[in-house]
Amino acid sequence: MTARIIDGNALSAQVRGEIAGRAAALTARGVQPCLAVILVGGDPASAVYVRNKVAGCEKAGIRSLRFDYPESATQDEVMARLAELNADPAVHGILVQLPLPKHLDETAVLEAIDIKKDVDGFHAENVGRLSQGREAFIPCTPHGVMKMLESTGTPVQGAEAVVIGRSNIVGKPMAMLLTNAGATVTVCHSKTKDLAFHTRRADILVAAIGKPRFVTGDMVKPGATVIDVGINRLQDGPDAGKLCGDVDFESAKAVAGAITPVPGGVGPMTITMLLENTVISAERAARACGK
Ligand SMILES: Nc1nc2c(c(=O)[nH]1)N[C@@H](CN(C=O)c1ccc(C(=O)N[C@@H](CCC(=O)O)C(=O)O)cc1)CN2
Repeated sequence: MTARIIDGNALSAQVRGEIAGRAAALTARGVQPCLAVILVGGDPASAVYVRNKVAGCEKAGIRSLRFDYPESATQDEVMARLAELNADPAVHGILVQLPLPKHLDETAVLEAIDIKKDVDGFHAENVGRLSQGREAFIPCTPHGVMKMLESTGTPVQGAEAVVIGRSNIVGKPMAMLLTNAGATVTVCHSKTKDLAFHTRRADILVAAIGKPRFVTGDMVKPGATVIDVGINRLQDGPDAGKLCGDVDFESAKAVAGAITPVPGGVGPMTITMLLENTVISAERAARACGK
């Protein structure tokens, strides 16, 4: 068997077309969706992601505001900017690119974002609402994964789903979304004993551990849908400098029913769902002011 490749770029292009239509309709009613992006420090990968977010906004007809701070930025400076953006009715979405420099209090920064503008869905109140299955901003990467599962027709209800990784950004919200959708979910992590025992039972396997090519074909159930959230740059060997995921694509592809590549899989969907969350926030704001 060789797996169907789930093309994140193609799905993104389709969904971004729909988002652009909704943004245009809002703009015609006098409410142009607007996303504010805060980047602190000089992490090269973060700079690429922020650039792609801003470019994605522009293409979709979403206004963007970008605030770059040096590595030495203080907590007070970032908090003051967030207060200003929270109070600005023309701003519908606010995000702080992660990771932040170590001297900043990430939790305090994320909690300072108005939950109505928290398009990353990282505020504790949005996390709590998601865990209760209530309306909430859904973190972009796991939301993108759910869209990818839907696009492939992968049945989620009643499926055995295994999530490897328990981060606040991906693993935990991913497990909540799959649970809310009716899957039986197992969350595995660095302390899990006999990881392969769990992964081999998974109809849906989501890898988000940050270890290059960690999940190999012998750990995959035949016919499973494998979603690779990892983005690792290989340091040495013949592929040095190349990007790869947490899944060993070649061996897993031979066993899985469907699989996401890296690059071109989940990554593009992360930015797409951010654009969608921004438009959702603007739609809510427009409704609230009768437009
Ligand atoms: N505030 C946030 N910070 C971070 C998030 C997030 O959702 N919100 N997620 C990640 C980084 N991230 C978005 O910010 C992100 C990662 C990867 C991609 C992507 O499109 N990857 C491409 C490859 C890009 C490359 O060449 O390096 C792919 O997989 O095809 C988009 C967004 C951590 N921080």
